[in-house]
Amino acid sequence: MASEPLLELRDIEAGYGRAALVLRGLTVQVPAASVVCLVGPNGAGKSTVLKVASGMLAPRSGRILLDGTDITGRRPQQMLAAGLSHVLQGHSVFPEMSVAENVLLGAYTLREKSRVAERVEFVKDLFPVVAQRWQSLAGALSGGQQKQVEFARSLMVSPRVVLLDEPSMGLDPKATETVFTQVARMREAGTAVLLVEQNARRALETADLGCVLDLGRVHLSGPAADLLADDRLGQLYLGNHRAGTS
Ligand SMILES: Nc1ncnc2c1ncn2[C@@H]1O[C@H](COP(=O)(O)OP(=O)(O)OP(=O)(O)O)[C@@H](O)[C@H]1O
Repeated sequence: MASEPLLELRDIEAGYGRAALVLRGLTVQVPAASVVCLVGPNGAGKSTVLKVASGMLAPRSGRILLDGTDITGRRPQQMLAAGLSHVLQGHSVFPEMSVAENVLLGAYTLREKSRVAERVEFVKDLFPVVAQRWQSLAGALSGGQQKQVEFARSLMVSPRVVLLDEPSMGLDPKATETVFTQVARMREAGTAVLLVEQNARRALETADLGCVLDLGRVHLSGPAADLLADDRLGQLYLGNHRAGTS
């Protein structure tokens, strides 16, 4: 890659407690305003990459660089302040609170009211359903709509990179389509996205770049379109079957 990536995880080794390493010398780069997708088998370490990037899990070695600044070892709150916002796997809206309250939870670190108002307008514009259902109880929204509330909440702090863990999990095909459209809109709005997805084909269709993880390392990486056309990847993860093979 010619220019400096916005986010780089370089030679990361990480694991949980005393258990064996999960990430074993992994390097991932996220250019500005791009979508980078991590795909790979269950247990390859995809979610762990996002946890390292957001400070939930400290790497045992390696460096995390954001816009050239070494932010390795910072805690989640500091990572958020630096510009890394993590949307966790599963649902994290509070169903008994309104959409507005859920979104505004993402703004608790913002001091200026005018800035909060500006960001509210921004996310309402980006996610029309958030604007339409602003006063509704979040629990009354569909799963796909709730995911958009989570996206809106994550964007309140104007992150440089949003870390999305399996945003289409549990959604029907129509809601899944909306989620991927919204991921593309985040990029158009200038936010880089590091995306983990089981729905590898659809995710790579949205992404600019892809990384295939296996056993805690990047096994294959490149333009998402090239990975989609790569037969090895196709047969392993994308459900491609050539005539004569099964
Ligand atoms: N909190 C944890 N404590 C201990 N081990 C964990 C923890 N979270 C994940 N692991 C282990 O780390 C390995 C990688 O998990 P991770 O969730 O990063 O994989 P993944 O590629 O995202 O897989 P999946 O698609 O199944 O979510 C797995 O062996 C998993 O059991």
